Amino acid sequence: MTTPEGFRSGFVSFVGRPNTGKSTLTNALVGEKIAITSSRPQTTRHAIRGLVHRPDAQIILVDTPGLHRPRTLLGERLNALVEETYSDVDLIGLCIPAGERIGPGDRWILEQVRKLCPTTPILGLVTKIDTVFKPRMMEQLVAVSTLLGPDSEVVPVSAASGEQVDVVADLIASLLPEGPRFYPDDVITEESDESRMSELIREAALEGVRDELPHSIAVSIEEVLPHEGRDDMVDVHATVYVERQSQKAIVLGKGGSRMREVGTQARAGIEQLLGTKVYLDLHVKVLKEWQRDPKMLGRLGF
Ligand SMILES: Nc1nc2c(ncn2[C@@H]2O[C@H](COP(=O)(O)OP(=O)(O)OP(=O)(O)O)[C@@H](O)[C@H]2O)c(=O)[nH]1
Repeated sequence: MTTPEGFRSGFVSFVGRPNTGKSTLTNALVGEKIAITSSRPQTTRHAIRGLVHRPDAQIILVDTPGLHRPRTLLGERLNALVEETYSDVDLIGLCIPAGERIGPGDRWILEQVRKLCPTTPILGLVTKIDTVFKPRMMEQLVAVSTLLGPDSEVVPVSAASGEQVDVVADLIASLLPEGPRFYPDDVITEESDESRMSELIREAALEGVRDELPHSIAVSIEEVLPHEGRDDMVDVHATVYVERQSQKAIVLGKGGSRMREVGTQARAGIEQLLGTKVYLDLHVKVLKEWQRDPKMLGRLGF
């Protein structure tokens, strides 16, 4: 396919404090579920790319983990990944929810971004506008403009209701440099099926877990095999790793009831992803301190 005159393309990364709606906005822009979202903060781990194909532009979204001070080896690796990601993006979208005051966390992130990529333009995104009334939204638009400086672009959006998502896409496209189509237009993500499957399982396993840290759960896909005697079905064998026996009990639920729900939810997503019926076989294993073990981190793909 030839690239029309004036076509724009480039890499875009959303940054912001945990839970500010970065993944949800990525999904809304791409229109298919790719990045993991959950009501728990800091669940995004991979630099997942979603693609937005337009007649005039191609937007490549790099969904980075939030910047945070490293506390474990996993934290350090995440930060290294973040730095790498930032160094070659064309636009940064700073996400700040409409209903939350701008605080030291937001300023710290902005400072890091300006240090890591001083010349990259920053677009202010006031997210979750469905949660506030108009006057509060206006107030936040002004506050984010003030934070970013006089020439900055700031736009309000709700990924949940879809309001303004197309405006965000237009604005992002206009801010990208002229460039080629990097990907054919039927591609929506670069992630392998396997890592998308483990994200779906992890997301389901995290849902409703109240007190445990999300970083304590990791999922490994052991095997994907054709189902014996049926050619419209595959068997997916996966292991959910937790760090402590107490976490295992929480993930399993009473008599394994929670795990069955996790399985049902994850299976639906995997069936949609693979376009076939799926038999999902899930096991939960305790692996002490996996976050601090380099060999284990390697095995789980970090
Ligand atoms: N009401 C409302 N909720 C939203 C919106 N966007 C995201 N959320 C919710 O906010 C929570 C966090 O959203 P995520 O997209 O996972 O946030 P994130 O910034 O990617 O979070 P991390 O992965 O922790 O960095 C989830 O419960 C979302 O459902 C929105 O536009 N409106």
